Amino acid sequence: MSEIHLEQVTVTVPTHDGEREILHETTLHLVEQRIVLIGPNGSGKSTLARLVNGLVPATTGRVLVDGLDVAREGRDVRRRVGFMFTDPSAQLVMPTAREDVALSLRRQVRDKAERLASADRVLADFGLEGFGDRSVHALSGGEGQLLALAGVLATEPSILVADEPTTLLDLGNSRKIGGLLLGIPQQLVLVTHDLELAARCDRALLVRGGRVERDGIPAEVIEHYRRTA
Ligand SMILES: Nc1ncnc2c1ncn2[C@@H]1O[C@H](COP(=O)(O)OP(=O)(O)OP(=O)(O)O)[C@@H](O)[C@H]1O
Repeated sequence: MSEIHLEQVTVTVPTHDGEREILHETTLHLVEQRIVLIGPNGSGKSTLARLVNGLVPATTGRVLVDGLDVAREGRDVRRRVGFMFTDPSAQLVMPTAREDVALSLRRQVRDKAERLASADRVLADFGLEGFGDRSVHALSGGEGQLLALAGVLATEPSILVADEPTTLLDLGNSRKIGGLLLGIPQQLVLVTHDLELAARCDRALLVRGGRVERDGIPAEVIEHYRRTA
């Protein structure tokens, strides 16, 4: 399993009259397979999740992924850390589904024809058989998120960070994507408001006001969140 270390990390952003702290000094050692971040809107969950691949830089302190410093070895870290957004259109960049997955496979499969054939196999594995020629813009929310997941896992990351990946989905698709995410062999850092999904993770962090207020067994952390929301 991968290891994520946050060492005395703070994040501040500039404001018109100075700066605002959006993550208070935080130290964490994350080694569990499925880690979930829960908490109110605007509490700092996305900020914390995005530190892991450097999408948000630490203002002070450092973030290490498998011993690699995110600030200094960002390229290597980004190869290890896949990222899944709430809205799949944020990460589907090629015209068709097949080409999009093929792009993710470019490091593993050098030959183009072979890569496109592999992409079709990946699509089939994710229940998107026959979707190869479909425009990435003509997919439903659920199909788009399946494609986004297929694409990010095709890059063979050792950690997947997923920021509210089920928020835009209906109940059926939300369960489907949630189930797939919980079943991946990689380490998962999941941000979600879905407390049923959160309950199935191995460790939960409740983030409130830019601080990790509770950290532990999901059932207990969720219970505290429900009582204090
Ligand atoms: N680049 C930025 N500049 C200014 N403020 C920011 C920036 N990024 C985040 N913030 C602020 O930091 C706070 C935490 O944001 P963050 O997106 O981490 O919250 P969140 O817990 O993920 O919220 P939500 O559940 O609504 O997605 C919010 O008040 C947000 O407006």
